[in-house]
Amino acid sequence: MVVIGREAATGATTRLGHYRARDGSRGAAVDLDVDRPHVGLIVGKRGSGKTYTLGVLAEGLLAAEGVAPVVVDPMGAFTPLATADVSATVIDPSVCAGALDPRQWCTVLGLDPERGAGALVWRAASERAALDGMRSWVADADAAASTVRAASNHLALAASWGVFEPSGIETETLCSDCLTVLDVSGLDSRPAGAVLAAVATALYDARMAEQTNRLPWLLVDEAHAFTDGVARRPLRRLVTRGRQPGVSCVLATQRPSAVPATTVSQTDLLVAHRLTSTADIEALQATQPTYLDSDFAARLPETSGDALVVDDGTESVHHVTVRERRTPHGGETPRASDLGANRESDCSAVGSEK
Ligand SMILES: Nc1ncnc2c1ncn2[C@@H]1O[C@H](COP(=O)(O)OP(=O)(O)OP(=O)(O)O)[C@@H](O)[C@H]1O
Repeated sequence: MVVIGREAATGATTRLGHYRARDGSRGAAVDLDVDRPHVGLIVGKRGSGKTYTLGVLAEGLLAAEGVAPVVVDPMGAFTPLATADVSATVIDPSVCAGALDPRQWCTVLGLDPERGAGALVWRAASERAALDGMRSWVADADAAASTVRAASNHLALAASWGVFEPSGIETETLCSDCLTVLDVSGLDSRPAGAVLAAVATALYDARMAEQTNRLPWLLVDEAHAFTDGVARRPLRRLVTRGRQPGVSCVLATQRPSAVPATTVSQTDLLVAHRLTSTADIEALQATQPTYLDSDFAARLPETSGDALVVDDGTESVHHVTVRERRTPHGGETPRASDLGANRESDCSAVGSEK
């Protein structure tokens, strides 16, 4: 058995899969280190197995001691875990308005903090920790009526997203030994980004303030959706500085070229499924030139579930077939033929009425 992600011989691991020989046959077992903090990036084109692999990792973290796994799930792919026989909680996330700083409030509302409504929202976020409080503060503010109206409208929009609650999700919940799935599938990109920003900040702060002994792992599916919004800075902080306080971050994306170069270069575990876009392959090669030479594209796998795993810790590259999930995978793409089966039974029911 080989353990990817560390040189040391001891510590918790989880099964990732098996080596894949050139003829496709199965080789020795491949495990991943889950004892130390990591920055991981799972890439691949649509349907190549990214979400599935993220699920395999989540299952492994569920079984590991001393970790607090949290998944941000924009596609609802992890919601079947709510009814699976595992210790997972799927929640509709809420965050406290004060979890975003004044700059993040302007970013999430698309406002310029330097002037007009943006400056007013900035001050409201500095003065009040709850959204209702911010709205009253703006309503009473000594500013031009048009500026107050514009700021009020933006805050009303934020209230309509339904994610800001006075208490918000507790750090204790996020840092429990259970897998916490934040189902943001029903949210637009801005409120989903606000949830991710708040959670990434809470996990980092919890470790910095020694509020938890567990090492959090934040797994983010469809991460390209979050790289230029309000979650950009908290994610960058986790990726660049999270390892020191013990916070791991694993991003899955079909568009590695949309992920900031700093994120790719900070990655110590790269799991590359099938990729065909030249821009995406070049983006990876540009940031990890040591391992991803000109043969990189040729070495990428062809089949869903197969991956090229690059381990920066041991400076090695591995051809792996990711193991099968033990819990249900909710990322299946629907097919018209699935509906066909239902239609046949509908039609026969109609036929029998004649
Ligand atoms: N390791 C694996 N073992 C068995 N089947 C797999 C594996 N990986 C992927 N699959 C199959 O491939 C399908 C697509 O995988 P997945 O949903 O993870 O793709 P994806 O890359 O996340 O796609 P998208 O970008 O559309 O979200 C899965 O529904 C599953 O049937």
